[in-house]
Amino acid sequence: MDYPGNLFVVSAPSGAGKSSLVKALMEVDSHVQPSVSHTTRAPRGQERHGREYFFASEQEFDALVAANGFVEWANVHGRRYGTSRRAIEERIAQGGDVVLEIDYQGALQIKQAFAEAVLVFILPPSWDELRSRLERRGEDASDVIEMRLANAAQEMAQADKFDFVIINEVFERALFDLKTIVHAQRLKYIAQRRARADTFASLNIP
Ligand SMILES: Nc1nc2c(ncn2[C@@H]2O[C@H](COP(=O)(O)OP(=O)(O)O)[C@@H](O)[C@H]2O)c(=O)[nH]1
Ligand SMILES: Nc1ncnc2c1ncn2[C@@H]1O[C@H](COP(=O)(O)OP(=O)(O)O)[C@@H](O)[C@H]1O
Repeated sequence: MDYPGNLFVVSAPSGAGKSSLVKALMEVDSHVQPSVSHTTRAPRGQERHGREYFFASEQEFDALVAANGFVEWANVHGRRYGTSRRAIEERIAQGGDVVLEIDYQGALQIKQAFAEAVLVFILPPSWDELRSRLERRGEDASDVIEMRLANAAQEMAQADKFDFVIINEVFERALFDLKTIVHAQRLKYIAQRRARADTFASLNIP
């Protein structure tokens, strides 16, 4: 289906900086809204139910899967995460833009459901920097950090399936790249609509 709004998907290994980049994008671009996912993982210190995530029990998550409530869901780092179908379809049907911060498995499912979705993968500048960002963030226990680093290699191997790759070394530079991708997609969409309108006009349909 052809929606008037744009759908952007941002994926990255844990600690590469996707949440920081998406948050900064939304501060300067009020037309893009996030989708709040459901997860079975426990909340971190400052996280609030309904803001970063809807925190769900295994049973609540099962019920949403059974009700076809997710447009995609996946197991990530031993927990389940899913994107609500209704929330994103309503917004892009109304012409709004939505950004999803989800893992590569979810991103590839989204591309199947929404062929026009723009997939962006964020890479850290190095392994050492990825580790030190996870440690500096100070939100995860050391065994959780080790598991996330162990999963990072497999996740990064998926980057070539994405439309764009951004290396998040200097934050402002990476943010500029992300803003440019969003802007270019909007221009592309406008150009496509105009081309379609011109085609219809040239057919001289009364
Ligand atoms: N497939 C899928 N992945 C998600 C969703 N929400 C979050 N994730 C991914 O789950 C992973 C873990 O997220 P989180 O626990 O918040 O840790 P963080 O990436 O270190 O901030 C990340 O790769 C997220 O992008 C979702 O709705 N669907
Ligand atoms: N370009 C950058 N340079 C240095 N630190 C960064 C950069 N981008 C993000 N960070 C920091 O790295 C940590 C992980 O970033 P975060 O956005 O939480 O990553 P993710 O959402 O991908 O797990 C945070 O403490 C964040 O402030």
